[in-house]
Amino acid sequence: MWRVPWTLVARAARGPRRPCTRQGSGSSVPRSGSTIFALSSGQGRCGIAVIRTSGPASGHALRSLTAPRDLPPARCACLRLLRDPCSGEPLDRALVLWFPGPQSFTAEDCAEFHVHGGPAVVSGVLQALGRVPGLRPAEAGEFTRRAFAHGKLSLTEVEGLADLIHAETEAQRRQALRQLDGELGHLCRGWAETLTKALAHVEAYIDFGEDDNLEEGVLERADSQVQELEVALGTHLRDARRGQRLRSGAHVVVAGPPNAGKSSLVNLLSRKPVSIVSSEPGTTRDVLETPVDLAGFPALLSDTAGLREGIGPVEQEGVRRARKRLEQADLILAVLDASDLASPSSCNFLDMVVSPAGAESPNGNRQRLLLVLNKSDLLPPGDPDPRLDLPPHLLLSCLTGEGLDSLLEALRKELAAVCGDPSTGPPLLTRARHQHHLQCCLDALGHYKQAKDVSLAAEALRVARGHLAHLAGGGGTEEILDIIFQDFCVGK
Ligand SMILES: Nc1nc2c(ncn2[C@@H]2O[C@H](COP(=O)(O)OP(=O)(O)OP(=O)(O)O)[C@@H](O)[C@H]2O)c(=O)[nH]1
Ligand SMILES: [K+]
Ligand SMILES: [Mg+2]
Repeated sequence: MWRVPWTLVARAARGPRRPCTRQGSGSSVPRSGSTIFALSSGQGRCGIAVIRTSGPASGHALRSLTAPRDLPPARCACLRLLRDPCSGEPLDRALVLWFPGPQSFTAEDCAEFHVHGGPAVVSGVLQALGRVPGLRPAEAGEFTRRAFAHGKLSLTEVEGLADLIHAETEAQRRQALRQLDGELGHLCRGWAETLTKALAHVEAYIDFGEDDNLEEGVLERADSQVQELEVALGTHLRDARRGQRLRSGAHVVVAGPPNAGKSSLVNLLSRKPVSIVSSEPGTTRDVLETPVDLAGFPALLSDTAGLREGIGPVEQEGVRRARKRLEQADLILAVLDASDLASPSSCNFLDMVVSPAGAESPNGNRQRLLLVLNKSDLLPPGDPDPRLDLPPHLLLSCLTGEGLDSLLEALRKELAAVCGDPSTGPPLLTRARHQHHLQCCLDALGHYKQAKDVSLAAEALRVARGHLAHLAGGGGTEEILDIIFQDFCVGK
C-alpha cells in the first residue's frame, strides 16, 4: 500500500506561508541588543514592588546594584543590599532574582528586584538602573513583545495574557487563563496539521498522478479531511460571539414601562447610584450604561427610558433610543410593577416586548429575556404571585432586596448561555480577529471544493492554512502586533 511519503508532508508543511508554530515573528524583535527595565507591579504605595530588567546587560545591572557581590544562583531568591552604582548610597535591602536566558519570561537574561514598595525606594532603584550603561526604560508591553519575538508565547497566548491582566470577573479570568495556556493555539495547530496532510495528498497527486505506484483514492482522502475540518470550523464559528462577549461584556438592557423600577434595579445590580430614581414617571431619558460583574460574568448594563406613547419630544427621543438598544441586547431584563400589571403601559409592554421575545426569529434564535415583577413588597400579604397567566417571571423588591438572590441565579444561567462557560467545552474565540481568520479559512475550503483543477485546489488549501497560521502566529504583520501589544501596560 502506498503511503504519502513524510517528505511530502514536510514540504507541504513548509508551504509559502509559515505554519502555526510557537515561533514568534522575527520581524517584531524590538531594538534588539538594548536592555529594558520597568516597575512590573502596580503603581502606588504597596508592601512589595517588583522591578525587572530584560536584555544582555541584565547581569551587569544586577551586579552594579548589588556590588561587589556575584550574581545569585539562577532562579533563587537572595537577600541583597541595593546601592546606587554611582554614589554608593544604600537604596533598600531587597530580594533579587537572576534568570539567565533562555529560561526566562522573555528568553533573554532577566533580573528581578523585589523591593519595599515605598515610592522613594521604587524611584531610587529605577533611577539607579537608568544610570547603568546599556539600560533604558521599557515601553508598554515590551517585555511581552520580546517573549513573543523569541517564541516564548504565541500570539493567542499573548492575547490571553493581556486579557488575564484586564480580567475583572471570574469567568473572564478562567477564559483568559485557558487562552494563556495555549488551548486556542493548540486547537489551531491541530487544524493546521489536518490541512497539511490534505495538502500533502493533493501534492502527491500532482507529482505522481500518472504514476502506477500511487495508491488509489488520495484525492478522496484529502476531500474527507477537508470535510471534517469544515464541520469543526463551522461548529466553532457558530459559537463565535460568545467568547467575545465574555471578553468585552454581554449587553444586558433593562426595559419596562415608566416607574416600574428600572433605574432602582440598575442601581441595585451595580451597587452604586448610576441612575436617578424618583416617583416621577419619565425620569430616565438617555440610555445610561454601566459595566458590572453580574453573577461572575461581565456585563454592560443599560438603563433605558420607560416605554410609553403620547409624550413630549425629549421623552420620545428617549423611547426611540431605548427601543434601538433593545434590538442590540444579548439579554433583556424586562421590569414591570407587580402592583400595576393591569395598567395600559404594563399591558402594552407585555404585548410589544415580552411576548415577541418568546417567539423564534427567522434565523431560529430567540431573544433572551428575563421578566421581573418588581415592587413585590406592595402586594397584599398571602397573595405572593399576582398573575399566573404571565410568561415565566421572578418576583423582586428593589426596596427590600427580597428575590435578588433568585434573580442573580437566573442571570448567571442566562449569561452562561450568552457568553459560554469558560470552564467547559472547547476554547472560545475571544476576538473578532479570530473569527475573521476562521471564516476566511472556511471560505478557502469552499474554494477548494469548487476548484476545477488540482493545482487551484492545492492553492486554496495553502490559503486556508495561511489563515490558521495568522490566527495563532499573527503572520508577523506589524499593525496587528501593535494593536495587541497596546493592551499592555509598562512592565509587562
Ligand atoms: N415599594 C417599592 N417602590 C419601589 C421599588 N422599586 C422602585 N420603587 C419606587 O418606584 C419609583 C420609580 O422608580 P425608578 O427606579 O425611578 O423607576 P424607573 O422605571 O426607572 O422610572 P422611569 O425612569 O421614570 O421610567 C421610585 O419612587 C422608587 O423609589 C420597590 O421594589 N418597591
Ligand atoms: K421614575
Ligand atoms: Mg429610570
